[in-house]
Amino acid sequence: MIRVAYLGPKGTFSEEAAHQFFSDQTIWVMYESILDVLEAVHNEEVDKCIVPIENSIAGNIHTTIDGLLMYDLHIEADLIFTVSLHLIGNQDSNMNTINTISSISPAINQCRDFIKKHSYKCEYTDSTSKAAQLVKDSNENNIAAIASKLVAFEHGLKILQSEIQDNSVNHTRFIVVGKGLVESAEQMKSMMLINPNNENPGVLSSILNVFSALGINLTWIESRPTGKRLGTYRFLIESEVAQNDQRMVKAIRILETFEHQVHIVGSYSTTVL
Ligand SMILES: O=C(O)C(=O)C[C@]1(C(=O)O)C=C[C@@H](O)C=C1
Repeated sequence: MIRVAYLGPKGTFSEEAAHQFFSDQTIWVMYESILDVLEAVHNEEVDKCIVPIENSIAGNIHTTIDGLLMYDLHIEADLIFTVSLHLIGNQDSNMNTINTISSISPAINQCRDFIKKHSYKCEYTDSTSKAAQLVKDSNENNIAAIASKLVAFEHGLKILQSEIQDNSVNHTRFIVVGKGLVESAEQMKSMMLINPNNENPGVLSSILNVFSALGINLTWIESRPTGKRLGTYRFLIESEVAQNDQRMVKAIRILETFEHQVHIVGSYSTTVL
């Protein structure tokens, strides 16, 4: 049986995604922060983990991206999960008693319009379910969590307002992460980490030109600071072409000829849950 880590406590969206993606024959291990989840794979406490990487409203989840790079881990799959966020309070609360909301930062960022409209004060937690637990433990009627319907039900909390995200269409992309690079025949995409060899004008455009010249469609790009000097970056680039595709092999060879460092962070295909 494989051991899979995800963000806890019980009732997170990560848990829902994990349970839908993996079979019942899995040993589940929960950790209290996204970074702890990734570290568990690095430390071999588990075989794989599942973590959110981007959301259609709030954008990229930098904790995940930085953890992925910090621990030199690899993406084995990605999955698209529909997220519905609700305002959840204690039984004696209502829309007039709430002045403070609590949740993990990506969930708060998905509900900016709603929060602004009500001038709520925000308190940050490490997960949506942790926020629901805090609301329950507080026993107060002025604080509500932004979390799932499932967690409201599990904690006996009340849904004060449903579907509070800024857009009714709301998707979070999760990645399945393991320690080593997995190669399989079904791979359709790949993620690369590129460290440019210089900071000359146009360096990113010259890297991107290699992909366009070879007809490789890119699906996602993120720049992260090198941490050494302001204004210096490394690029995470995802393409619609697998790592072992001849076009990709050629692209990497060309980039390395120009002394850019290319590291494959994963080769995988997408599942829509
Ligand atoms: O806190 C949770 O429930 C999570 O699984 C984390 C997370 C995230 O960080 O994006 C996952 C999906 C949703 O976008 C909101 C929260």
